[in-house]
Parts: sequence; C-alpha cells; structure tokens
Amino acid sequence: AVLPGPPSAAARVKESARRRLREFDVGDRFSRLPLPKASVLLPLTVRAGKLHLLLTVRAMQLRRSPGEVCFPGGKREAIDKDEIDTALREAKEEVGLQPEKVEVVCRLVPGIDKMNHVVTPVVGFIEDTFQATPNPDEVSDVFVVPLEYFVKPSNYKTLPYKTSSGYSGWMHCFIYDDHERKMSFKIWGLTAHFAVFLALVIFGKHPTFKVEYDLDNLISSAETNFMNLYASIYERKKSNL
Ligand SMILES: CCCCCCCCCCCCCC(=O)SCCNC(=O)CCNC(=O)[C@H](O)C(C)(C)COP(=O)(O)OP(=O)(O)OC[C@H]1O[C@@H](n2cnc3c(N)ncnc32)[C@H](O)[C@@H]1OP(=O)(O)O
Ligand SMILES: [Mg+2]
Repeated sequence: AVLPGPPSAAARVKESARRRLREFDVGDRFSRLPLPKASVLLPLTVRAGKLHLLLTVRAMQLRRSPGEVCFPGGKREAIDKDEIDTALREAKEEVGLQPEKVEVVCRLVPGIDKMNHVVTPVVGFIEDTFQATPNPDEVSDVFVVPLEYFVKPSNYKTLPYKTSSGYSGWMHCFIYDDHERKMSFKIWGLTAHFAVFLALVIFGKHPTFKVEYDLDNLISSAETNFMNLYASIYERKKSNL
C-alpha cells in the first residue's frame, strides 16, 4: 500500500485554522432569538500558502446596500433548516458555489444588520481552484483578500456608527488595493466586523488597530458585545409594542 506522504503546506495551514475555528463554534446557541435571520458565508481558501477570504460587490440595482462589499449571503427562507443552509443556498445563488464544494467548519457569533436581522457568519473552506460565476442580478464582482489584511492593513480607518436603538460604537473601514487587478475595494461595517473577528480567531494575535474586544477573552467578549447590541434592539422593540 502507498503510505500517505507528509501533509502539504496548504493542508497544514487549513488544519491549524480548523482547530482554532472549532473552539469558536457557537453551534445553534443563537438560533432561537426572536428577530428575523440572515446568514453569510465566510469562504476561506489557501493561495500561495496563505489563507484568503472571498468577498463580493453587491449589484448597483439592489435596493439594500447597492455597490457595497459583502460576503455571499442573504435572508433566511422557510426551506432552510438552519443558518448553514441559508449561507450555502445564498452562496450558490450569488456566486455559483456548489454546496458540496464547501467544507463547513463552524458558525461564529452573529452580528445585527441595519434592518435588525441577526446575521450568522458561517465559515467554510472552498477549493483554491473555485471560479466564481457572479449572478449579475445580485453581484457585480468577486475578489479575494489575504485574511492577514484584516489584522495588518495598510489602509485603514474607523468610522462612528449609531443604531436606531441608540447603540453606538466604531466600525472598521479597510481599503484593499488589489494590485493584480488594479482595483481598490472598500470593506466596512458589518462585513469588516466579521472579517476582523475571523482573522482574530484564526491568528490569535493583536491587530495593528484598536478593536472592541478583550483579546485575552475573545469568545466571551464577542458574545457580550453581541448581547449588548441585541438587548438594545430588543428593549426598544418591546417599548414600541
Ligand atoms: C457588537 C455586535 C456586532 C455588531 C456589528 C457592529 C459592526 C458594524 C455595524 C454597522 C451596521 C450597519 C451594517 C452595514 O450595512 S455596514 C455597510 C457595509 N455593508 C455591509 O457590511 C453589508 C452588510 N449586509 C449584508 O451582508 C447583507 O445585506 C445581509 C447578509 C445582511 C442580508 O443579505 P442580502 O441583503 O444580500 O439579502 P438577500 O441576498 O436575501 O437578498 C438581497 C436582495 O436581492 C433581491 N433578489 C434576490 N434574488 C434576486 C434576483 N434574482 N434578481 C433581483 N433581485 C433579487 C432580494 O429580493 C433582496 O432584495 P430586498 O428585499 O433587500 O429589496
Ligand atoms: Mg445576498
């Protein structure tokens, strides 16, 4: 019999990421919150020995967030049995990614979008050979960014935000220059929030900018931040009844 050889560099990069990600899996712990739901897929791929994230640019004719950078994803539909189903269904619709070509690793702590959807990030590995076929109704472009950019950016600023429920904070804003394609992409808000958290989880080191987490207790501080935001919306919803 042929013995398996040593794992390739790419396989080792994936294995250490997988291990870190599993420690942060929230499973279905946030699945029963009484707010509408959406999911995004955080598609990870290894290129030239480094982890990269695939992102999309939303079509200009979309009603919500036209032209903004986001992950493949969308609102939950009745046929979806969980957050993972939603993310995979949307990724197929938007960029032609076949669900069976995704190795789903975990669900991370959710965020909340402008419309008060609980948005669950689902992390999965995709093949380095994947060629996106953007659905022009929803996606105008697809690009990849080295995951390390989200802890060590060369063009970064913060922007203030305040939700309608009165919760305020800072959001990250990255400009990523894709030198090969001679294009720049602005990644901010909820999408940047997920990308930064993913990079913190996987690399376990301090970023070059300030974050609203206790980095020594990343899991619990991420959950506390989410629950504070959630509580501000939930309290407000109740008082509007
Ligand atoms: C502390 C805790 C954390 C909190 C975070 C703090 C950080 C920052 C907070 C800052 C907070 C601010 C947050 C910021 O914004 S920040 C600004 C930067 N932008 C972002 O980060 C993007 C964030 N948004 C998203 O990722 C998505 O919107 C999510 C995933 C939330 C929803 O997904 P999505 O929006 O993608 O939903 P969809 O894919 O189901 O549907 C999309 C639309 O497409 C229509 N459609 C479908 N099929 C077709 C078709 N064939 N032909 C034509 N049209 C078609 C369909 O009817 C729908 O239309 P409509 O119904 O919308 O009109
Ligand atoms: Mg979408």
